Amino acid sequence: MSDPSLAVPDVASVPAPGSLRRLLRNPLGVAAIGWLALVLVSALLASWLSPYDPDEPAARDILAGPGSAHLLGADGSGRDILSRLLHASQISVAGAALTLLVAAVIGIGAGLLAGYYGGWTETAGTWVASLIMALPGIVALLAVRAVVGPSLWTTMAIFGVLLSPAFYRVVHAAVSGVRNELYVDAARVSGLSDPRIIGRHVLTVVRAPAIILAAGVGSAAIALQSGITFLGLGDPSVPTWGGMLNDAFANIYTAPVALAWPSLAIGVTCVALTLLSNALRDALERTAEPAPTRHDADDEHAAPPAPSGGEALLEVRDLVVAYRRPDGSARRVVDEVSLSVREGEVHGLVGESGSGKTQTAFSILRLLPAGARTSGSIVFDGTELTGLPAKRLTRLRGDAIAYIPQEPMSNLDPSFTVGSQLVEPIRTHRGYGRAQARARALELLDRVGIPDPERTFRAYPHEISGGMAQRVLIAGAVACEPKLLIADEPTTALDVTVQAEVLDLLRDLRDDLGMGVLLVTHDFGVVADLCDRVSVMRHGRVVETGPVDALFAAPQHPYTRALFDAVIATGEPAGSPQDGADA
Ligand SMILES: Nc1ncnc2c1ncn2[C@@H]1O[C@H](COP(=O)(O)OP(=O)(O)OP(=O)(O)O)[C@@H](O)[C@H]1O
Repeated sequence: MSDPSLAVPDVASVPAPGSLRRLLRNPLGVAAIGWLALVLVSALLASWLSPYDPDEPAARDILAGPGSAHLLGADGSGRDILSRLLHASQISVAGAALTLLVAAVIGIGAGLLAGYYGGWTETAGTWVASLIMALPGIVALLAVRAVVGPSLWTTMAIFGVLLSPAFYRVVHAAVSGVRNELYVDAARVSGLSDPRIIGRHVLTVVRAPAIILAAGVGSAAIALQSGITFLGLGDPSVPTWGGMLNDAFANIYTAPVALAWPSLAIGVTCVALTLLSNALRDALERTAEPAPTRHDADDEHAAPPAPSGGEALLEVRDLVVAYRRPDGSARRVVDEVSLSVREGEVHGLVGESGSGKTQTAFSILRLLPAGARTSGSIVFDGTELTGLPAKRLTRLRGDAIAYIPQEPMSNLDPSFTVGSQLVEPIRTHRGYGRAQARARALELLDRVGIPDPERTFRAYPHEISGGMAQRVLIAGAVACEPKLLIADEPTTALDVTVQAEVLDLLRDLRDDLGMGVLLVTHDFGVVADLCDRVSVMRHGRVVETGPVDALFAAPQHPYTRALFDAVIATGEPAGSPQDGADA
């Protein structure tokens, strides 16, 4: 296996070069950035920009109106409002940043873990989030203040904890929605580790909601901080926007203008944060392209599989897959299945819908859902796969075992171009440079019969047809020159002409690469066209197995005969050939 690799996406999501341009073309976005930049610069340069000491009172300037001496006027103690406003922005920015940081780290981290892994992490995460949300926030803050004193920083950090369930809920919901998506399964099959899948595929779906929420949390933090200091619960020795509002309220009838400055600072900053989040979302959601990835020798070079243990490439023995019923009893959906695939052989797994074909294939790939219980032996190329540590299996799946799924479109990540979904796995598994991997991806697209590889390379999944998407997945699957290809009804979603072309392609690739193929299908036409041997499944059991020619010439099992009769009668396999098929 000297050539580059693999099937399914491992692409980093960073804003494409066009994102910034799009953001800067949005007038509201630009206005929001302008204001927030002004607040930030004011905060950083407050000491240099302030014309007066913000805490220095001047008896002769008490409640002075805006003018040359004091640009925005002076407060009830004769302190310069502009200087206090500039210094107060330091506290507001730093306080909001602290709240945001605490809320995002806790909420996004916990949401990702709970959403991706489910199980007890999900139960614990959701329970804790509900508990925090049930706490009356302001009471909790006042209680903390009573214990730790009037520290604004502690208050903002606690506020971050209280707001973290907002991040948790959004992230958890988004991740739960995609954790069982086929493209995430496909990424698993391609050998990517969980952190990589979370980082490259799952994070993309939480990016936009997290950004929107971040701005909301930022606004809430500024509003809360202002509220606390307005009520006089902050540290009175530090100038804050809320504290200034409080001063101005005390003199609302004599100097009403003084109320305008802190109100504007608080209001405009909160609005700017919300506008910025919307503009960012619009800009980011449009495009995502692959980022340069780190060359990680441990991750990127799949370990060679164990030496061949004989003629059979894959030996499945007495495989059982069972699920627990609500009444506690177990239901076997795969029942003591044994089959083998030799090198260079296409082995068809045929049977009616629900007979256990996909469950058998998924057992080999170890992609069964959490509730599945399995037993039996699966030996691939001399290595027992059952009980193999996840890390070794991940490497094997990414290199020596490839998978072509049933629904091509659902297995391509809609956020990335076709090219990026081919290039990154090739780089990951073969350590190629960007240009070399790109060339290899184009060569593969050409090899699988894509008419204009350059155009398809740049296209997003929704811009290509189903047949082309299936070819792209085949290109990805064989990029690694796998020893075993598991194809789950690879032509079901395609029209008849394209089906024939894809079958031809699979045959050619099998001949070129000499790989063994386990082909899951319910279509005897496909079996006749492509397979060397076939196993017929029914109710989770293999009822008959043998060379295709012999089995077609003289089917032994009544169920196989009934299946043939159904095909001959209608040209298509009919419904269940149950009647009369029982042995
Ligand atoms: N998570 C699950 N929990 C319980 N039963 C399941 C689960 N997943 C699949 N099954 C059951 O396992 C049986 C076999 O399903 P499988 O998907 O392997 O069938 P199949 O032969 O591939 O069918 P098709 O051709 O329609 O894809 C079905 O009866 C299905 O209901």
